[in-house]
Amino acid sequence: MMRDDAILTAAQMQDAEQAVIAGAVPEYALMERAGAAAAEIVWRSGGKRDLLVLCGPGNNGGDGFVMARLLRERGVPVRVASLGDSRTDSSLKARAGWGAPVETLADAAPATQIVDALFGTGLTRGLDAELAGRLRQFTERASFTYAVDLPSGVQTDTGELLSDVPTMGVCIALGAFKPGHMLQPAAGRWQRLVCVDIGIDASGAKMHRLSAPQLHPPGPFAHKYSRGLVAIVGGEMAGAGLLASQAAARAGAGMVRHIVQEAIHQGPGAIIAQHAADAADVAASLKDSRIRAVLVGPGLGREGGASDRLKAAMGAGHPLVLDADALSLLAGEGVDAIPPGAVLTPHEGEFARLFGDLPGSKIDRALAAAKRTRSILIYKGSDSIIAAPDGRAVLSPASSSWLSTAGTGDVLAGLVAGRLAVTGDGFQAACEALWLHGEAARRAGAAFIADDLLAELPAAIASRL
Ligand SMILES: NC(=O)C1=CN([C@@H]2O[C@H](COP(=O)(O)OP(=O)(O)OC[C@H]3O[C@@H](n4cnc5c(N)ncnc54)[C@H](OP(=O)(O)O)[C@@H]3O)[C@@H](O)[C@H]2O)[C@@H](O)CC1
Ligand SMILES: Nc1ncnc2c1ncn2[C@@H]1O[C@H](COP(=O)(O)OP(=O)(O)O)[C@@H](O)[C@H]1O
Ligand SMILES: [K+]
Repeated sequence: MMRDDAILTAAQMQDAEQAVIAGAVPEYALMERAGAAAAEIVWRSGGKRDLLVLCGPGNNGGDGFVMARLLRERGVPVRVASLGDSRTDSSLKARAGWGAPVETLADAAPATQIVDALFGTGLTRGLDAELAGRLRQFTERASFTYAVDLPSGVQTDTGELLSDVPTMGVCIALGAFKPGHMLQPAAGRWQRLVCVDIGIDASGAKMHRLSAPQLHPPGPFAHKYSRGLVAIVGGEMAGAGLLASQAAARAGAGMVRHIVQEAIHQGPGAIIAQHAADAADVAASLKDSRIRAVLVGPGLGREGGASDRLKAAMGAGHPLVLDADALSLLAGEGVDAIPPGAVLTPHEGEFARLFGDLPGSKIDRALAAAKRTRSILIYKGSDSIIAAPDGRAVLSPASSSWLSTAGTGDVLAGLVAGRLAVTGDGFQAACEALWLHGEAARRAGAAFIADDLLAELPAAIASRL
């Protein structure tokens, strides 16, 4: 039933819940499942350490009451503090099942373990300052902290923090991940994120968490052209193009041609440097039907003949990846100039220059931009999103913050081009590339530079064969 990488909005979650209820599972049975699954995680982490469950007025609080009852049955010394009356039928039932005294949040003493079951997907506004302060006090004094579904204060669909949200130990997503589990600034307000099965059917979800890809080695009859020829159209700054070229080659492409403006050969011998002094030369270089992907942007520059080189690249009719300076140049021309079917890899600034101030969450913005341009987008950042014009979205959980260094975007663009040449599918290529990028960063550890990612790529790929 459960796809363990599905992401549902609050409204989609409610629909999924209604579908289960229509299938003759009462709402309260779902709450029992949620409470039991969350209690299991607390039990495994904290055992019999004393526990205080903070319960809100809705069904998130109801989950908390179920947890409290079940953990008490296992011998955990449990207390419950609530915000006041329970307001839903199911949470009233869960409270009755607890059947023991309930303290007020103001009076409750701290505990070694704290469960935040104040608000989940029903949060409509930030917690008032007193309540948020009390929650922070409890969590700071506890050694084990758990958020049920979402930390209270996190907006489910956007990842905004509507009030102060302390960092929790474990965030226990119920039934499916929510956008707020992946988007900044919420993502990272916990040390560990888990999703528990409560019998919700999320198989129709259009949003998923980025997962490790299944990759394949070249077949026995593979040769350099069958594995994919990538052309990288560079310009003023050869370094960025070289990073991208090496990433494309190490992503599994059979051959990479770096089309350079200056006739100086730089970089490893495996990368074929091809001199193209002007746009006509670029166009001539790209007249090769064996080319499976063209990347333009890294190191292109924006002055001189950059715009013409970009046009030559876009006009060649090959599958395209557009990054960096290509995106900035296109922002000047208007997004209609972008050939449909390209893969675009904008960071926040490039996105804003291209698409302006779009409304909604980062997911909404990514999907609107993908639809508008009929392209695949990797909208980068610490919460990168891949969006397709048909409404599919893949969200990357927070990756290494050491990626915030010059040149890592060039490596990503090269990876996309490489995987595009191998797979022929822009969306798949984007997913594989983004995962490999994050995995290479994880392997590179701390304080790496973009070049270091290249050395980690073979091992990252080997781990998925
Ligand atoms: N869907 C599923 O499949 C399942 C869902 N389950 C669980 O249900 C949760 C959703 O429950 P829910 O809809 O009852 O909302 P919930 O998060 O408890 O809060 C709503 C209450 O809080 C109030 N309120 C809101 N903000 C406030 C604030 N800042 N300060 C003060 N009050 C505030 C709001 O009142 P109002 O806005 O009307 O004032 C309302 O009374 C979900 O996260 C999961 O844990 C599982 O049990 C099983 C399966
Ligand atoms: N704080 C961060 N945490 C995780 N990933 C990050 C962070 N900052 C940047 N990144 C990633 O690093 C890359 C930076 O790309 P970009 O901004 O284009 O840099 P450059 O143009 O210098 O190569 C992107 O893939 C982005 O998602
Ligand atoms: K919560």
